[in-house]
Parts: sequence; structure tokens; C-alpha cells
Amino acid sequence: MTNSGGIVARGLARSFGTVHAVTDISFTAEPGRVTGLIGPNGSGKTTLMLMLASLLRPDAGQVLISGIDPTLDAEGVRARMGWMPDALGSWSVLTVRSALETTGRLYRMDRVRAAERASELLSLVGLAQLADQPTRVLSRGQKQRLSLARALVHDPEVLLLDEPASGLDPIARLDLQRLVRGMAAEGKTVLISSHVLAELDDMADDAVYVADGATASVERVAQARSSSRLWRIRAAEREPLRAALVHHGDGPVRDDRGDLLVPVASEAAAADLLRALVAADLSISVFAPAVGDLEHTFLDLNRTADNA
Ligand SMILES: Nc1ncnc2c1ncn2[C@@H]1O[C@H](COP(=O)(O)OP(=O)(O)OP(=O)(O)O)[C@@H](O)[C@H]1O
Repeated sequence: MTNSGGIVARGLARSFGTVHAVTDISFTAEPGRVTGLIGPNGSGKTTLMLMLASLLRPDAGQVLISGIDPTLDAEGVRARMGWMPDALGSWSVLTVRSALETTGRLYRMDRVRAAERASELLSLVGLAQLADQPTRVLSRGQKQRLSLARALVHDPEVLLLDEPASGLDPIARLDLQRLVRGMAAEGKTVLISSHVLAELDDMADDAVYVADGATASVERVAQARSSSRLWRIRAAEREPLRAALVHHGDGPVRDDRGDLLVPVASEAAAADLLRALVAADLSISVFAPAVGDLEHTFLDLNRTADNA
């Protein structure tokens, strides 16, 4: 297997008794990029992340993290990887600051460096005011921030973030987005699993789609991406707009919160439609895909899987 840094997974499989959680996962997540890990509930994302993090041994296939195989050198992988699980483990009697200092000590920092790093991270994730509170009093969103800070303690090259935005308020989500983009800009490899696809659309450069324990092929993803999708269109004159869409659109026209939705076969067809609407003298104020790229692709892949 060639090593380009970042995360490389080839032909991964893992079962629990008769449950085949992961059957065939292959992908590459490159340094300097944010890669979204997308799949329905129970599709094998957490099992995959555990294998990448050296916490679970694959039955078949291979992983390289920054060139290191976790089954051969778990410690080497852990030194280079930060892992933010979807729920913070319990250290409920420690204060927020001491939880971070203790994590630093586990990474063999001396007391002074661990304390410095804890202070840096407390301000980075916006928890400085809660530094002396026991972690058990934190809200869900505050626990998420602490969990992220813990994953960053040793300034890892590779980050695995499992549902990092869950429980975060809109401002904290924007902060998270900025932080994640900043880490990619520093050359780190970031793999994020999330069900909030609109958010991943704003954050991810690449996407890996998983269904029933296997990655969707490049061809299937390309086909799903380019399939017909709904567009949202708004004009001051709604009935003339409806008439024009019935004439020029690629399917039935639907009302949605004051706008009209119509299926459009491709980007080129969307450009033609917009030209036709403007030529018909309609004042168009909104003309955009009704769902983001990732969500559209996810829905199409799963529709295809359900019909297979
Ligand atoms: N330790 C285990 N023992 C038995 N079955 C397991 C175990 N861990 C996971 N599974 C099963 O493997 C499948 C994949 O689970 P996994 O948690 O990896 O999915 P997921 O994609 O992370 O789901 P979600 O989006 O809901 O978090 C599920 O059917 C799950 O029930």
C-alpha cells in the first residue's frame, strides 16, 4: 500500500459475531483537507473510526495513519492522532482544567507544559470561564468542547471527530468550523463524521460515503451527485413563475414556504432554466439547489440502495 500521509484505508472488514459491521471500506483522507464521513445510522462509521484509532483490530484489510499501521504500532498512531468520540468519557470529579492537564500528562508532558497547554486549549475552545468547574456540571455542548480540546492536547497530525457539532449552539458551530478549517490549513488531516450534512457542506473538502459497512464507489457517487435534484425558486410574480416552470422544468412543481420547488436534471439544465425565466421577464430573487451537495448525494445513494 502506498503511503501519502494522512489516512489510508484499504479493504477493511470487521464483524461482531454474526453482525458484519464493516464489510469493505477503502478511502484516502489527505493532509491539509477535511474529509466528511457520511452514512446512515448503523452503517459502520463508529466501527471504522475505532479501527483507525487503533482501538479495534480489523478482521481484514489495512490502515495507515501518517504511514503507520495501528495493528503494528498502536502507540505510534496514538501519538499522532487525536480522537474526539461522540460522547465524552467520565472524569466527572476532575475540573475542566485538570482534565486537560491530566490528558497532557498522559502524553508525557511535564507539569509546566501540561498546564500551559491546558490554558491554551481552554481559550481556544471557549471554556476558560469554566476552567475550575467539575466536568460533571458541563452542558452537552460544553462537554463537546472539552472533548475537542482533549483530542488536541498533543497537537496531533490526524484528527478523527465523531459528531463534533452535536449539542453545539449556532455560534459554537461556527467556531468549530473555523477551528477545523484552521487545522486543515496547518496541514493536518481531519476526518469528521456527522449527520448534519448542511454543516459538512460548509466544512468538508472531500466526502466518503458508507452504506451497509462498505464505501460507495467513485462511479456511484459521481452518478448520485449528478442525478436530478430539486431547485428552490422565488419570484415576485408567483403564478407566472409556476406557469413558466411547468413549461420549462423537468417535473412536477411544488409549493414550499412561499417558494416553488422543481426537479432539474443537471447544472446545465439549471442554467438553461434560469435563462428562460429571465427571458420571460420574471423577477427571480432566489434560484438555488433545495438541498446541499452532500445531502443530495447521500439521499440519492440511499434511495438507490433501498431500491436495489
Ligand atoms: N460491539 C458490537 N457488538 C455487536 N454489534 C456491534 C458492535 N458495535 C457495532 N455493532 C453493530 O455494527 C453495526 C455498525 O455500527 P456502528 O456503530 O459502526 O454504526 P454507525 O454508522 O456509527 O451508526 P450511527 O450513525 O448510528 O452512530 C450496527 O449494526 C451495530 O449494531
